[in-house]
Amino acid sequence: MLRIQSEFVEGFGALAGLGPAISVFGSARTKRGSERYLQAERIGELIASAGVAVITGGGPGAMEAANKGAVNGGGVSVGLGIELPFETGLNEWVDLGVNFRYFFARKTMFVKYSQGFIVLPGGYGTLDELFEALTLVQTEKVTGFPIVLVGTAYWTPLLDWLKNTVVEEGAISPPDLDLIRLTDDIEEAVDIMVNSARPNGFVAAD
Ligand SMILES: C/C(=C\CNc1ncnc2c1ncn2[C@@H]1O[C@H](COP(=O)(O)O)[C@@H](O)[C@H]1O)CO
Repeated sequence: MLRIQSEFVEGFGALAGLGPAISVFGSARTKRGSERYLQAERIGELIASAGVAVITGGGPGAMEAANKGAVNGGGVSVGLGIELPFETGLNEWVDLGVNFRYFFARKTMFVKYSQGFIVLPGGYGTLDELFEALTLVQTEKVTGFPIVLVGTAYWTPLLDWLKNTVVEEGAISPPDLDLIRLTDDIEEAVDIMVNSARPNGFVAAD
C-alpha cells in the first residue's frame, strides 16, 4: 500500500514542473534503424522543436527512438519506466526518468502530464495504453485529449473491426470512432497535438 502511494507521490513530484508534453507510444521491439524507428525519432524531434516535452515508457524500440528525437530536437526527454521480470532499464536518451512497479500508477502519469497521445504500431502494451486513453476520453474523464494513430496500413484493420463489429454490436457508438485520428503524416500528427486545446494535466489540483 505504501509502495503504491509512494509511486504516485514520486511521479507527481518528478513531473510537476514539466510544462506541456506529449506522450509517444509504440512497440518495444521496433528495430533501430527501421522505418518505424526513424518515424518515432522524427516525431520526438518535431515535438521537441515545438517546445513541448516528449514522454515515453522509457524502454527500447519506439520509446527509445522518440526519446532520442527529443534530445536531438533540444527538448525535454522523459521516460516513465516499468519494472519488468526481464529488466531492460531506461533507455540512454531519457533525461528525466521515473521508474514504476505498477502499470496503473505509471498510466496515470502519462495521461495527467501529457496533452495527447501519439501511437505508433505496437503490441499488447501499446494497445493497452491506447484503449485506456480512449476509455478516459469516451467517458469524459479526460477532455480535449487528441489520440493520433500513425501508420494507416497497421491500424486500418483494427479501425475496420471497431466500425464493422464493435459499432454494429452496439458496444460503442459511431461518434466514438471519431475519438481516434489516423495518419501517415507525422508532421500532421504532431500539429494536431501541439495545437490541442488542453494545456497540461487533467486533474485540477495535485
Ligand atoms: C519487450 C522488451 C522490453 C520491454 N521493456 C519495456 N520498457 C518500458 N515500457 C514497456 C516495455 N515493454 C512494454 N512497455 C510498455 O508498453 C508499450 C510497448 O508495448 P508493446 O507490447 O511492445 O507494444 C510501451 O509504450 C510501454 O509503455 C524487449 O524487447
